[in-house]
Amino acid sequence: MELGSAMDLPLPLLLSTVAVSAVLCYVLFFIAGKAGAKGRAPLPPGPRGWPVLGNLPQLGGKTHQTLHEMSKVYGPLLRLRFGSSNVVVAGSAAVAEQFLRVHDANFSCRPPNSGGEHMAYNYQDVVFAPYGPRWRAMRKVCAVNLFSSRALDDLRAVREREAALMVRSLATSPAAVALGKVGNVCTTNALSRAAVGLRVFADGNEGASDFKEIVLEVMQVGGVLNVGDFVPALRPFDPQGVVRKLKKLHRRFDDMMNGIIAERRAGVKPPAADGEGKDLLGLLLEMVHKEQPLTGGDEDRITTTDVKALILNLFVAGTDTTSTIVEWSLAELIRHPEILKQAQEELDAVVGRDRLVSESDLPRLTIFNAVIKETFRIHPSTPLSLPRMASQDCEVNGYRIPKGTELLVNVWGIARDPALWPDPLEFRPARFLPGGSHENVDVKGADFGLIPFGAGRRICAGLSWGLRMVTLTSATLVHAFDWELPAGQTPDKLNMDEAFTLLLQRAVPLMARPVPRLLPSAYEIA
Ligand code: HEM
Repeated sequence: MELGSAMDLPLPLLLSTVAVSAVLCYVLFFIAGKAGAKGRAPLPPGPRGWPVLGNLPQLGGKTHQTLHEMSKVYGPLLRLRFGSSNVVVAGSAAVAEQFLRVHDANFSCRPPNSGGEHMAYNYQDVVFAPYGPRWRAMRKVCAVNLFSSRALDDLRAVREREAALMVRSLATSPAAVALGKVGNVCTTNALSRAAVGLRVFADGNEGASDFKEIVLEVMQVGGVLNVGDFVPALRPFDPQGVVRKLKKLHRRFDDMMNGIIAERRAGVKPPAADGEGKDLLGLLLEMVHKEQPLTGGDEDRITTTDVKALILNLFVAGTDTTSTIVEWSLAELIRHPEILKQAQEELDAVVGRDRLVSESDLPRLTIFNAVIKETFRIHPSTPLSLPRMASQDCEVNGYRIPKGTELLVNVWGIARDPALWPDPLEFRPARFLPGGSHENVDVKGADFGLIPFGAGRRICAGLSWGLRMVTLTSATLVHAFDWELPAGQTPDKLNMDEAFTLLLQRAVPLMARPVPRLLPSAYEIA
């Protein structure tokens, strides 16, 4: 989770303090490289890096774009060096498939980093856990209680209610609203309601707002590429203060969770308990209480720390990833009024104008589902997915990939490959419609040209929730309202620049005024 944006480094200072190790490392790398090359497959090609820091200073603020440009020069399997770490970048669907299907088992661990160590309970969560029985068991706990079809259906009322509350709050808005924020309130509240029985953004819920602040800060710190993770000599100095911030954040999160758990154990009901079934935290604490084994062995029971690590994952991995797509989809539709009109006509035909969209409508929204796929293609929330690591030496496409090499998959670049996507920069949902060029292509990890949720064993654990939430929230906004841009802005000139931290967000938040378009009774929510 440490992949990110601009390196905020006092380079001259760093370079002078490590000058001696620089020379040493360079010589050692050179000798090792020469010795290793004899009789073995070559390493993949890539640009020459700096001594010690390797290619880190070349990444720039929008790493996904830089890597895409580098892939055009060096090919779809690109090698870089981040400090002392070997890194390979998959820049085409075919190469991504090699790593995430053919060699997936070998690339099913994540590289160690300070986020996993200091924030995620020393890799005890799902995102960072080493590939193995514990990771599998933790994923199963999430799947059974939150992401299976049955669990998803059980929690359908929670998501629909948040979408309805969003509509109600917008229906009387006289001014333009920040659509990213609106989508974020809806998606975060739905997830937090399901996970811990709290609506993070509810009025008078001071305790819960801590959650949101922590998630935001984790995203910010996670978006800083921590040089200490790649240059061991600098680790003790924590030159960017990343470890210090992570430790502080971790303490805040842990204290907050301890408080919530203590209340639960004392029999206090969660604030949002409303007869819609137990939240995930309640179910997990029951498992801890019953001393339920995690991996089958008696000695390995699910602990309170596992529970906290899991909840942390859901918030960090599942909130902003979802709402950024909602914001991008609305921006694309506002920019393309003719597609917006088709989508609204379809919504009117399927849903009518006297009620809001429900999840049972979603499978019948052919055009709208195509809009969402096209948004995931052009604006994937995690443009470089999450990093993986080679557990063993292997060979891919005739190149040697040494054990410990970090893998980045340029999901953003792959979905812009003109060989795969005609007019790749055009927002054209029709390519996914029946009879279109990509009619049968999906986002669920089988089509390597479009993998916004990743693929293989470590594919996004919350895919089913994320996809439903994105589609429901965006469809509800498009069905319930027309959207007017603030004075002076026109759809064709809408700023679509990207900002990259850990996620691919809009550089300029989307502002638009909601104009109700349904019968008045549709906005009256019980
Ligand atoms: C639009 C929404 C989302 C997108 C685009 C997204 C994307 C991703 C990606 C690219 C990965 C890495 C996959 C890989 O390594 O191949 C990932 C992992 C993960 N995601 Fe998501 N995600 C989304 C929503 C969610 C939600 C809603 C949750 C949970 C509530 C979630 C939980 C996770 C977890 C736990 C992992 C780690 C899986 C593992 O390492 O085994 N995500 N996600």
